[in-house]
Amino acid sequence: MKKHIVLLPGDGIGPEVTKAAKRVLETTAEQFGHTFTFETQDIGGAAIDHQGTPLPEDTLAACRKADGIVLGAVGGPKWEHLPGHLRPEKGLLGIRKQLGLFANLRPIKGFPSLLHASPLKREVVEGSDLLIVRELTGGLYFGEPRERRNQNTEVVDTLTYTRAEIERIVDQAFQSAQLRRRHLTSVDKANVLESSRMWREIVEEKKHDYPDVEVEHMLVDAAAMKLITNPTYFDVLVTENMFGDILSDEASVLTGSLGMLPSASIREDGLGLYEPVHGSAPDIAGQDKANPLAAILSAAMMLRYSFQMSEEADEVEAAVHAVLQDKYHTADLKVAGGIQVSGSVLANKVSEQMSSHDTTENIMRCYV
Ligand SMILES: NC(=O)C1=CN([C@@H]2O[C@H](COP(=O)(O)OP(=O)(O)OC[C@H]3O[C@@H](n4cnc5c(N)ncnc54)[C@H](O)[C@@H]3O)[C@@H](O)[C@H]2O)C=CC1
Ligand SMILES: CC(C)CC(=O)C(=O)O
Repeated sequence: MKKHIVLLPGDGIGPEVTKAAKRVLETTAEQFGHTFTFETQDIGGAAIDHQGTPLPEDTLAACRKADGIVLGAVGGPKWEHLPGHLRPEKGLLGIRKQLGLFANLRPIKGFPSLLHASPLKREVVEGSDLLIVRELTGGLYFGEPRERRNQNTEVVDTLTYTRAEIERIVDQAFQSAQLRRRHLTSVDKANVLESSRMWREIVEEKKHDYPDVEVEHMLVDAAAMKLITNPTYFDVLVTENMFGDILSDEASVLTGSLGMLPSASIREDGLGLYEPVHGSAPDIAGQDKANPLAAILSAAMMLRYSFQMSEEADEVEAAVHAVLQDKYHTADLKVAGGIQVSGSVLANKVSEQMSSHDTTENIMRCYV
């Protein structure tokens, strides 16, 4: 099969982890007889530096024509002084919005060899396997007005959702739950926010279309607590944009590192932007320390969802599993008796593992 992939490396560790994902995709193509072509485009701070805008028209045009998109990360101290509309983060928010990528799927499932890498007790973490379905193109990150008022003595951000925006993400979450353990937790702040009350009403309406899914509502503060005290309680969580952003970074603790969490930002027709959950990590950028596995696992999600290549995705995930079993890891993961390597060496290990055809069980599959 022929597939054209746009790479958006972005800033900080973004280029390092995107290179790792590309390497693994090249190995996949070789191994399975596919032709993957790659095109690199600017986004974020790199795009500001090169083209004066965080989201150039050429980048958008290339993404619209692509079969799949892999993004690294955006942002960093170099651009922090810029006004909000010119920040690198606007590039990522803009591409999600412009491409209509309303559903961000964030699977959180620890690899068995990393059970001790979490600061949480093994008996708490063991068996956790959840999927956060985060609404991605509405809510506080996009609402208008957003401004300083009255001589800088007042500030406003706006949380807006349309009924249709809530309905489509709730449908996505019910459908994801149907493919998993059929338990859906809708997370909101309905004791305070009007938007959450509408969210709850819509979940209540929609549940009649999915009678096989058990659904409940949970306030976000309680969900934050339960995620680290009883994570195995959860199957699928659905929530609005900012709550999902925060809860998923918290949930990364279950896997041992933020550098382990992949994600897919998708829309109905199958186009997807595949992005690690982490940011540009300026504290370790340029040192070859970044854990590339979140980006590699995001590429595996692209194979599975956008390209319908589940065997290929299984192969990548199994190779990651095998490399971790062999105790290779980057510095972010605390593995007793482990072999600490650089990010590029870890990516090479995954690639070599795939080429060796010595695959083990697939344990990271995310049903979308
Ligand atoms: N999707 C994106 O592009 C995102 C971008 N950002 C941006 O990233 C910049 C830095 O934000 P932070 O709050 O520091 O969040 P961050 O996610 O970049 O880093 C948080 C911590 O996790 C570590 N970390 C992250 N990814 C890692 C990896 N792959 N391997 C090893 N360690 C890793 C970092 O070293 C840091 O200590 C900001 O400009 C922020 O706006 C933040 C989150 C998401
Ligand atoms: C625009 C991004 C930096 C927001 C974010 O943190 C994320 O979506 O992961």
